[in-house]
Amino acid sequence: MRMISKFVAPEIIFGLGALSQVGESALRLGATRLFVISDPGVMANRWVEKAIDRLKEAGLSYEVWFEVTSNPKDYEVIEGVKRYLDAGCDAILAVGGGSPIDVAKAVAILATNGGVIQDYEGVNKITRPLPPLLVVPTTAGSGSEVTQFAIIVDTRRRVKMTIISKSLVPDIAIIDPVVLQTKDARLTAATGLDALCHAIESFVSLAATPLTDVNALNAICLVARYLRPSVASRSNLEAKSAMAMAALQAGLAFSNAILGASHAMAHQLDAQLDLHHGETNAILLPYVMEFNMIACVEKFARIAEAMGENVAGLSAWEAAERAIRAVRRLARDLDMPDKIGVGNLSEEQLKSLARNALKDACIITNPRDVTEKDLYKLFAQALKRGIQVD
Ligand SMILES: NC(=O)c1ccc[n+]([C@@H]2O[C@H](COP(=O)([O-])OP(=O)(O)OC[C@H]3O[C@@H](n4cnc5c(N)ncnc54)[C@H](O)[C@@H]3O)[C@@H](O)[C@H]2O)c1
Ligand SMILES: [Fe+2]
Repeated sequence: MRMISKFVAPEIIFGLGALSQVGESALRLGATRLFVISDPGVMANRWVEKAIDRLKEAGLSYEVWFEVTSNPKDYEVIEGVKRYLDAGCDAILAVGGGSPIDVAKAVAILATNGGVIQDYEGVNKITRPLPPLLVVPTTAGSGSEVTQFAIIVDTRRRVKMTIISKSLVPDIAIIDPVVLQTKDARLTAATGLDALCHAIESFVSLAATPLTDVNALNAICLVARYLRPSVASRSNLEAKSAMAMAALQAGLAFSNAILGASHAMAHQLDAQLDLHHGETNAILLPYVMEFNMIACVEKFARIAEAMGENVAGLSAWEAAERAIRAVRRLARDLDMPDKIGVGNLSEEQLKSLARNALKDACIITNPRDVTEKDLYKLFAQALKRGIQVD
């Protein structure tokens, strides 16, 4: 039982057309020259251009940089901070999914704290205040728009570093479901399942509180009801709005309750194989749920209910099994693979994935104690290649 808990969140502006608030929000943060961070996909869909129009209207100057990749790398952060400082900017605007938002956070850290991004891996390593940070999420997945996390690949070690600090919560998150209409079906499915994984892992987390639970459960309900229609139609704004809210609430939940083994493992696979983070979690989540079920069967039963399963008359154990079944069915309906399709991972690579996952900050709040051997088995289950596990 946790006696003391805290809950952090940024100012949140949510709704159809919210992108129009970018200029006014930047002014309120005291910005005069913004460093706008994005990626080529978001640029091509002209969301950056639309945000910049609002900066111009507000009389603000800006510098745009959009060379971020998915699973963003440490060298991109070095390049970003150099450009931020050279351009003489005093605030940052991220327009994009979790990758541009995480790079924006990492650039903000180095801009005022110096050093290299590896110095800040882990919990609470940031000591000086960061430049104002305004974010416009475009994926309805990562939740990074409200979280105290930044996830950056250390390319030398080939691991995803988890950086956690209250300083990383953006100042203002502007969430406009309209921008989700340019995502294709696969990206919509993968990012939506990442949000589901955030909600489920934070709901069963050892650090869950009543405030995180209410957000996590509502996010699960919204994903169960609206992810399928959102994948089915780019123009269904009711479904897009619901998924934007789901990602936001899941983000609020996991920012404060942290995550679990699925994310600790996904971070390793993302970094080693450059897979999309949402797809990796979509595959890992049911295996991790099976492993975790004995730790908190009642909570799993509540997940089943939130997923829309009829659990009347079932024992907690039977209901909990329905939760896993519902997650598997959702992923299957969205054409997600149920195994990670790599053919050439050596035994030593698998062991190293398990070793590194055990060091990830997300493992600490997993509801069931986890050993390196447990993680090895879970990785082996989720990989396409049959691996002999004793
Ligand atoms: N900091 C956190 O709290 C947190 C939480 C979860 C995940 N993450 C990280 O976020 C990253 C994944 O982020 P993501 O899933 O949001 O995807 P992403 O930012 O990596 O983007 C994936 C692709 O989607 C495209 N895209 C983005 N928005 C689009 C739109 N509206 N229309 C068309 N294309 C669009 C991008 O151009 C890119 O090619 C991973 O690195 C993951 O580790 C961070
Ligand atoms: Fe995630």
